[in-house]
Amino acid sequence: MKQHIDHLQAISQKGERRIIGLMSGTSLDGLDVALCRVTGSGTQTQLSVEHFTTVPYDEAFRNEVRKVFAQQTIDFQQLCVMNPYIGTLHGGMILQCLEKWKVAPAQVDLIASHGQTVFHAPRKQHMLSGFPNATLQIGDADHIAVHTGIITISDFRQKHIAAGGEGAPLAVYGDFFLFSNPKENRILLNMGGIANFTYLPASLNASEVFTTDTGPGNTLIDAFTRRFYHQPFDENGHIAASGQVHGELLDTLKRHSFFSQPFPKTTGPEVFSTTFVEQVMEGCAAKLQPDDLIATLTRFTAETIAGAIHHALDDALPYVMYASGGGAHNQTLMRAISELLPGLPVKQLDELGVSGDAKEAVLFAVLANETMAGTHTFFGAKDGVPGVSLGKISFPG
Ligand SMILES: Nc1ncnc2c1ncn2[C@@H]1O[C@H](COP(=O)(O)OP(=O)(O)OP(=O)(O)O)[C@@H](O)[C@H]1O
Ligand SMILES: CC(=O)N[C@H]1[C@@H]2OC[C@@H](O2)[C@@H](O)[C@@H]1O[C@H](C)C(=O)O
Repeated sequence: MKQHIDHLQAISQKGERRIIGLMSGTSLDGLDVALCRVTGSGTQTQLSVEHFTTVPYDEAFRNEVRKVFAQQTIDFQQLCVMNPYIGTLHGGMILQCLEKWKVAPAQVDLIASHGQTVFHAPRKQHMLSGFPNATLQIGDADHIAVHTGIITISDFRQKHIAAGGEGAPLAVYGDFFLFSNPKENRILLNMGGIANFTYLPASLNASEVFTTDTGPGNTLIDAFTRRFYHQPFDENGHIAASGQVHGELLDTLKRHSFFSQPFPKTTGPEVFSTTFVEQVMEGCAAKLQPDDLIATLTRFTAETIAGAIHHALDDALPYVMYASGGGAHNQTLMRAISELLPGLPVKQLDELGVSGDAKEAVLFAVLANETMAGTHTFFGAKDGVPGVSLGKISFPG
């Protein structure tokens, strides 16, 4: 153990660290792998992405995850075996990437692993008296470390909860360190399975930074595109563009209690599920065609994103929005968000030098860098952004 502690200390004292950030999100599309070079820490962080790829999951693996994903009742043995299985799978995927990129594992200082969220249960959602905010990510990092030989930092969400948060959104830390700019107030909108945004004030005052989930990103669009079109997602929003928005269904979807909860708040596919949509549809008079349903779900996603931004931020200030995550490729969704927030310039995050597809993986590399080198950044006493270092350390041997 001592040799590992010494190695860790040497990494913490390096001027530049090479860190692999990993994200496996709620869309279950694949493992995002970003090899980053990082110098400095906190607001002095400088980061460049050397390589990025998404290693796709096959359908058999997705189905294994779905058995324990976002459900109230599961087979506990399945959960137990998936924990080391995903860790080992991710370790193998990293080694494949490194081989392709011609980088030896010994040339990488750290892996930063998010794991796979299987259940997210903030207090406002589970409503169990006396129980805390809770979230569970699996894909144990000891397996990644042993498999790759690289020190791995993981399980970032538990400390966030221990320090008073809901375990998400964590993107806010990396957003603030990498993308704050004194020339403009920025909104960084990420649309994965679930959507969230970070507000970055031009004042650069950490205590004004704000973040929240807004509700569904692609999760409902994906689920019904899979069901009716046997495709993983509505490519570029073409199906939504061909359908008509159903006003009654849209209004009823928007009445979900999540939208009247105070900010900041977090959610997941446990709440925004096919069951939720089916129950709402049962109450609707007309039967919808599949393209009308996809159009309505896309509009629902856009309206709840725009509504959250409108309610949480001061309309009198000027902002520029930078969009990321897979939903930024959905033109129908992006068009609707722009229409709903007139006067707000909407750009792609890529304009700030980091690919919008790589952003979340990069953010975990930033979090691991903070664990190693960070000094304390205080985000004020408000909810949602505790000023703590996150993550647990797994050694390879
Ligand atoms: N060309 C495209 N057109 C429309 N949608 C797309 C396109 N490419 C990707 N997407 C959407 O983006 C999703 C993947 O997004 P992303 O990888 O950001 O999500 P995630 O990281 O799994 O989710 P989360 O951030 O909620 O954990 C796909 O499931 C799909 O819905
Ligand atoms: C519990 C969990 O995995 N939440 C994810 C999910 O996907 C998007 C949104 O909901 C966000 O809150 C979070 O991920 C990103 C990386 C975050 O924490 O910022």
